[in-house]
Amino acid sequence: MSLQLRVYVPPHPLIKHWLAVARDAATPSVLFRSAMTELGRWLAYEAIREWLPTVETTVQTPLAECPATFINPEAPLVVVPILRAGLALLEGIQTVVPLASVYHLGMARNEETLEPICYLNKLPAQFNPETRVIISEPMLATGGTIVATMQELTARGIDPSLIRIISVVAAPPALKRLSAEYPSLMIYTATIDEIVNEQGFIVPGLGDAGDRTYGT
Ligand SMILES: O=P(O)(O)OC[C@H]1O[C@H](OP(=O)(O)OP(=O)(O)O)[C@H](O)[C@@H]1O
Ligand SMILES: O=c1cc[nH]c(=O)[nH]1
Ligand SMILES: [Mg+2]
Repeated sequence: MSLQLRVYVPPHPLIKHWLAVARDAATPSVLFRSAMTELGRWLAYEAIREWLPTVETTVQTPLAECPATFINPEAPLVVVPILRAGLALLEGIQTVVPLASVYHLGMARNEETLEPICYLNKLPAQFNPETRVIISEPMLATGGTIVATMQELTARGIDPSLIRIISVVAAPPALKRLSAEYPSLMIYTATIDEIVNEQGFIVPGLGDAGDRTYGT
């Protein structure tokens, strides 16, 4: 059976609401950050459904013993935020997976060539191959940044089928590249927008997510 990239756009009113706030050019940075935090929270909530390993046990209630399911604290789980914009989703993601380790990756696109340059890499030399990874990357535009990130992770022993990407706006060029190179991936995004313009911006998109987060 051949693998097919799976892209989920959860039909949730909170995700639609916070996407609308983030898209609005009149939204100031302070509210934009809140919108991104909320999007991180609700998209992470959707992304871990039937994915986080659990353990079955029992607990004693005040009245009786009963079956109980806990998140397995032994199962390795990490979040990789792509700086800068990925940091904006991180706080919300961490409310859902508070025990996950966080490994930062700093990537910036060259404004002319749109090629990403990695200026910070806090990844360990090697991961446990069973590690589940949530990548926090709000904008999937040309796909250069996310493909470079996937190369860094797989070179360190991560299985692509154990990665879930949390995005806000995903565009066809990035989805096509991921589909060709990493078809076992799963992406959770607030929307898919059709156009990437000549400057590498998604249209209608939400502008430069890093600049809007930090007011630069
Ligand atoms: O799919 P791509 O074409 O690679 O574009 C996506 C990347 O572009 C932006 O980063 P940017 O270079 O603006 O850095 P920033 O997050 O620091 O603003 C965005 O935050 C993504 O990381
Ligand atoms: O529209 C876009 C494309 C890439 N990065 C952004 O921040 N915005
Ligand atoms: Mg930017």
